[in-house]
Amino acid sequence: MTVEEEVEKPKDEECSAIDHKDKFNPDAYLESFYKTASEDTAMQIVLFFLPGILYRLPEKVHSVLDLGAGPTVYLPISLRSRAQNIYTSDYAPANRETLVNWIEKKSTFDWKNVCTWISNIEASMETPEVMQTKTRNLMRAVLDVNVHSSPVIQNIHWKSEDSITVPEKFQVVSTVFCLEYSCEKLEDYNRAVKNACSLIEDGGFLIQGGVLDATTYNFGGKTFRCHQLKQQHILDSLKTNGMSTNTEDGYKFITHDDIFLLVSRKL
Ligand SMILES: C[S@@+](CC[C@H](N)C(=O)[O-])C[C@H]1O[C@@H](n2cnc3c(N)ncnc32)[C@H](O)[C@@H]1O
Repeated sequence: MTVEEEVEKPKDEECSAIDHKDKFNPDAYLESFYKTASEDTAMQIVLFFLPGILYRLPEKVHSVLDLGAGPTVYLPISLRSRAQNIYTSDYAPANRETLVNWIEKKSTFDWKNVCTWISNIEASMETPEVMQTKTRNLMRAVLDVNVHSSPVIQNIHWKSEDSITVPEKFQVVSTVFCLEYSCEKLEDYNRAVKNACSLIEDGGFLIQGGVLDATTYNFGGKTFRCHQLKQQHILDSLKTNGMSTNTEDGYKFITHDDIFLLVSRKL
């Protein structure tokens, strides 16, 4: 072993779920998980299974909210051919700023690799440039949200035009790696699901993705604690909130390597 190898790596800073607000570094997150879609397994699984979940939505969806999008735009991009109006959101001011920068074409992160991965899975011929332009044209607002508050929407951070009004409910709410990461206890997870479901119109849809059984995740020198999610927690919380959990009612659950994606309908 060389002297360099003996030097211990500095320990990650331990952060609680609530620290997402001020300690989340959007650049470090994107570099760690989205630089190339093939680098991160969780991301690869989500992008691979996403089209199989999204095709269960109506061909045209009038409004979509990506809840807790972080600094990411892969969900709006994946929904560009169905959605007519897209709203995105996050709890951390730095993430909301990163989302606005992408909408305004000032992004420092290049989404090309992720777009190429999405278009390969969709078997579409659109270039990353066209995919992003189409999506940008559908973006209506970036919202300040907290899934532990009621109402969830705290503020409008950015909107495409002054005349835009933000709906109280959406036909589709998507939320990936957010609800179980926003808290550390089951009761708090249940509250987050309740609040997320309150944003869905009757007959509308929840697209939920996440990770089972994790207690932390880390990037950029920080480890964030999270709720250790079990499949039963997901089912119980959907049922409690009047969401479908049967195939006949439009429920589909896909899981691989503890990563899951689901679509559920508000009954
Ligand atoms: C692991 S990131 C997921 C980002 C993105 N959805 C993705 O798929 O990569 C977790 C996100 O949850 C957000 N979050 C944490 N607490 C939240 C809360 N109370 N309300 C809404 N979002 C929250 C964080 O700011 C962060 O952007």
